[in-house]
Amino acid sequence: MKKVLTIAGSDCSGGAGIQADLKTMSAHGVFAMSVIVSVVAENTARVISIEDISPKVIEDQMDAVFEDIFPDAVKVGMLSTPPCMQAVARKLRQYQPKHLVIDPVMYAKNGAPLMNPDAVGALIEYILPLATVLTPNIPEAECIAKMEIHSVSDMEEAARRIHAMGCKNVLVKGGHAVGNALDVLYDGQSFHHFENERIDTKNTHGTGCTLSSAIASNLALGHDVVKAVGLAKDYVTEGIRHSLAIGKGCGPLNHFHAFFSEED
Ligand SMILES: Nc1ncnc2c1ncn2[C@@H]1O[C@H](COP(=O)(O)OP(=O)(O)O)[C@@H](O)[C@H]1O
Ligand SMILES: Cc1ncc(COP(=O)(O)OP(=O)(O)O)c(N)n1
Repeated sequence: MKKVLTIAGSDCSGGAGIQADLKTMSAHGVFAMSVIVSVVAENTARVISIEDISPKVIEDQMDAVFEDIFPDAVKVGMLSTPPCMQAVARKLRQYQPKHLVIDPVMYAKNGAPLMNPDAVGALIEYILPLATVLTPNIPEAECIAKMEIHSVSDMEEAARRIHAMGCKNVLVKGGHAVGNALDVLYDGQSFHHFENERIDTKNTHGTGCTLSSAIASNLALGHDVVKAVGLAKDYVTEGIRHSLAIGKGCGPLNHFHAFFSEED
């Protein structure tokens, strides 16, 4: 059995963060493990508070996982401050997992900040160069690449600039654009476009977490990056198609639509 680790924040309402990651990984048939970096009191409509786990306990959790069940792939999500980033980066450099998918989470869908705005420099310095695949959405890509994105060629230019900062592959996600849901992958040599229909729903809580966890799972299962992203994109599209209109805000994706729907 393949093993996949998520290092991220906890979303107590179950739609994003660690909880979305564990559901996604389980749905892919891999053994899912988690290192919690922050506890976020959030739901489908708002973020109430954030409390970071201490760097020591973040590192202890990583030691506990890596010394016992070495993961085949790792996904990194929300890292709110430079001390969290440095702790995670230190241990990733020590253990050198084969595949590392990094989602540079900055804001929740409702606009609440999940990363300290002053931490962008630390993200670029410590975290970004470790990535096998970095998965910014459009606002995150704009912030990291320091440019505005208004078109697919802007997404490509941002991917090029971010790639030059040291990650092996950059996937600029187009969920925040209009028209079809188009994501752009750049591997340093060529661009790959992944385009699926845009599903008309507000229930997209956890799309980014789900996509990055699905990519990590697919890499652990032995797929190459292009195949891993393509399969993950289709997984997210189906999760959105069957998403759950629960909660007062943006409802979550449905990872188990083969087994249950919101009527059950
Ligand atoms: N309404 C939608 N219909 C289909 N795909 C979507 C929709 N919204 C987002 N996606 C896809 O979900 C994935 C996550 O994208 P995005 O929403 O940009 O990330 P984030 O959740 O980090 O903001 C991407 O593959 C994107 O194309
Ligand atoms: C704890 C936690 N981590 C990440 C997110 C952001 O999730 P994401 O899938 O990028 O998008 P939204 O669901 O916020 O649109 C989060 N909300 N909480």
